[in-house]
Amino acid sequence: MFELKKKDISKQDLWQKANIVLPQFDVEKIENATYQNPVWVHFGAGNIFRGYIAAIAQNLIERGELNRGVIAVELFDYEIIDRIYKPYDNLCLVVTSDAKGNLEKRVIASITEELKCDKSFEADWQRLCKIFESSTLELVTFTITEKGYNLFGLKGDYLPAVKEDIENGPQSPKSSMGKVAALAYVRYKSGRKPVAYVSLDNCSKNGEKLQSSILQIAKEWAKRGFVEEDFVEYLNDSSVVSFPWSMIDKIVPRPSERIKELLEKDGLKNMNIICTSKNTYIAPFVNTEKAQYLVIEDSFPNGRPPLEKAGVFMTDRKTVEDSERMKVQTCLNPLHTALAIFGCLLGYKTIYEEVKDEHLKRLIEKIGYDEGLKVVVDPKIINPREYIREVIEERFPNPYIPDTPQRIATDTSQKMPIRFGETIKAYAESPDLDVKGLKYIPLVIAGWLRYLMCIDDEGKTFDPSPDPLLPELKKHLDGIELGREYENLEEKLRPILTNEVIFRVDLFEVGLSQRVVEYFKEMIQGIGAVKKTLQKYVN
Ligand SMILES: NC(=O)c1ccc[n+]([C@@H]2O[C@H](COP(=O)([O-])OP(=O)(O)OC[C@H]3O[C@@H](n4cnc5c(N)ncnc54)[C@H](O)[C@@H]3O)[C@@H](O)[C@H]2O)c1
Ligand SMILES: O=P(O)(O)OC[C@@H](O)[C@@H](O)[C@H](O)[C@H](O)CO
Repeated sequence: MFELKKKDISKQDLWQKANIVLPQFDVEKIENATYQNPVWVHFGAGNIFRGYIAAIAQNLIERGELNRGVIAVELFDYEIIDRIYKPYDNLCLVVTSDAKGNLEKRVIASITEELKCDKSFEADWQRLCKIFESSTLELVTFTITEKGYNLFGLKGDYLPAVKEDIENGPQSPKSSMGKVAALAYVRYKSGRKPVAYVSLDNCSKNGEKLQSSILQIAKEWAKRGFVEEDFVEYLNDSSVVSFPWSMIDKIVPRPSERIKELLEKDGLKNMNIICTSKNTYIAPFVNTEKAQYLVIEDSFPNGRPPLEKAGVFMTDRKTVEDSERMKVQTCLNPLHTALAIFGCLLGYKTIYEEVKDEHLKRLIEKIGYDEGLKVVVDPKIINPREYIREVIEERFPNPYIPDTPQRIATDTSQKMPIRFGETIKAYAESPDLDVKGLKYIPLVIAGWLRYLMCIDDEGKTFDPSPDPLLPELKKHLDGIELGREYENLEEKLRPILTNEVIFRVDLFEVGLSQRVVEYFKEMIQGIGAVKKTLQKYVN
C-alpha cells in the first residue's frame, strides 16, 4: 500500500507498477521558488482547478517553460483545504479517461501552497497580503462558480455580506468579491503594481463580470473614504490591471466511486470521496475527459507564463467572446443544462445513459444545431458544427466520465440567463430571426419549472441540487399538484417568467411565456407526463 503524499513519491516502483505518472521535476525546488517569488494565484480550489488548471502549470514546469507553481486559495469552502489539500500535501491524482476506457493517471504537484482566504485565518491572510504585494505576481485566476461573482440578490439589492463589506471597508471583508477587492487594494498600496485577474468560470464576458464586481466595491469604498479615488482609476486602467475574458471547456465531473475503487486496487490508500458541508464533492483524485479547450484574451500587464505552450489559445477579446458564445451559450452548456433538468425529472443518474435515450438526444440536437447555431459567430479557432458533433457524439456518451444530471443541475437559476437567456435575447433583437419560433429552449424552461416542484416524473419527491434561489423560486410552485387543471398558471408563474435577472429578458414581453406555460401544463398532467411531453415535441 502507498499514499498520495510527498513521502511516498520516492517509491517510484510502486507508482510505476500502478501505471501512475509521477511529476517530472524537483517539487521542493519549485515550492521554494514559488514561496519566494510567486507568479500565479488561483481562487477556487475545486475540481476543475485541480484537474485542468494545475495540470497546465505542471505541463509548463515539466517542459522547462515555468519555474514556479500555483498557489491555491479558497474563498468559500475551507473544508476543501483541511480535508483534501493538507492531508495529501497538496498533491492531486488526475485520472483521464477516453471513450474506450483507456485511463491515464498522473500525479499533479504544481500546487505549492494552500491558503484560506479569510481574515479569521490570520496567518493565511498575512501570507496572501505578502503575495499580493509581490512584484513577481503576474496572474490571478478564478474558478469560483457563477454565483461567486454576485453582489446582488434577486431584487437587485446587495447581498448581506457584500453590504457589510461596503459599510466596513477593506479591513475584514466577508464576501468573496470583498476579499478579492481588499487584496487588490493591498497590491495597489504596495505601489500600484500590475497584474491580470482572469476569470475561468462559465459566464459570458466573465472578465467584465469580475471587473465590474471588484470595481463596484472599490467605488463604494472610495465614496465612503475607505480607499483613494485613484484605486478605482487603477482598477480601470487596463495597462496596469487587466481582466482578460476566457472560455474554458473540460468536463470534470464529481469524483467517481468506480475510479476510487480502481485506485484502491492499484494499492493506493485513503482515496475517499467527501462531500463538504458546503456541498463540494471532492476527493484526492479528479476524474476527467481528454477533450479540453481554453481560450484566453491575451492581456497581461505584468507578463505571463507561456500558456500557449500548454495548448491554451491566447487571442483577442472578440475570438474569446465568439468561442464563449459558442460553448457556454449555445453548443455545450445549454445542452448540458437541458440534460440535467430532464435527467433529474426522468430519474437518470448519469449523462451518458441519458444520451442513449433517442428523445433526449434529439432534444439536445434541436437546441444545438437548430436553435443555437443560428446565433453563433464562428470563432474560427474551433468549428461550431464540428464542436457540437464532438459534444453529442463523443463527449456526452463517454461512459467512463461518470457525470451526473444532479451535478449539472446545481445553481441552474444562476445559469439560465447565460445558457438560454442570451440566445432568446439574440433572437428577439434580430431582424432575421423569429423569437416566437423557438420551441426547444421553452421546453427546457418549462422542464425547469416542473423540476422546481421537486417531484419526478414518477410522482416521487426528489432532493433538488443546491441553488441559492431555490427557496424563493419554489414558493411560486407551491400548491401546484400533478393531475390537476389550473386556470391561472400564467399569472402564478409570472414572477419567475418576467424576471430578467433569471432569463436576461422578460419572457412575457418577448412572447414566449405562453408556450412555456402550455408545455408546463402538459408536464403536470400526471405520472409520465414529462416524458410524454418531451416525446411529443421532439418528434
Ligand atoms: N467542472 C467542470 O466540468 C467545469 C468545466 C468548465 C468550467 N467550469 C467552471 O468552474 C466552476 C467550478 O467548477 P468545479 O468543477 O471546480 O466545481 P467544484 O464544486 O469542484 O468547486 C467549486 C469551487 O467554487 C468555490 N465556490 C463556490 N461558491 C463560491 C462562492 N460563493 N464564492 C467563492 N467561491 C465559491 C468552491 O468553494 C470551490 O472552490 C464551474 O462553476 C464553472 O464555472 C467547470
Ligand atoms: O460548471 P457549470 O456549473 O457552469 O455547468 C455545469 C457543466 O455544464 C459544466 O461544469 C461542464 O462540465 C463544463 O462547462 C464543460 O466544459
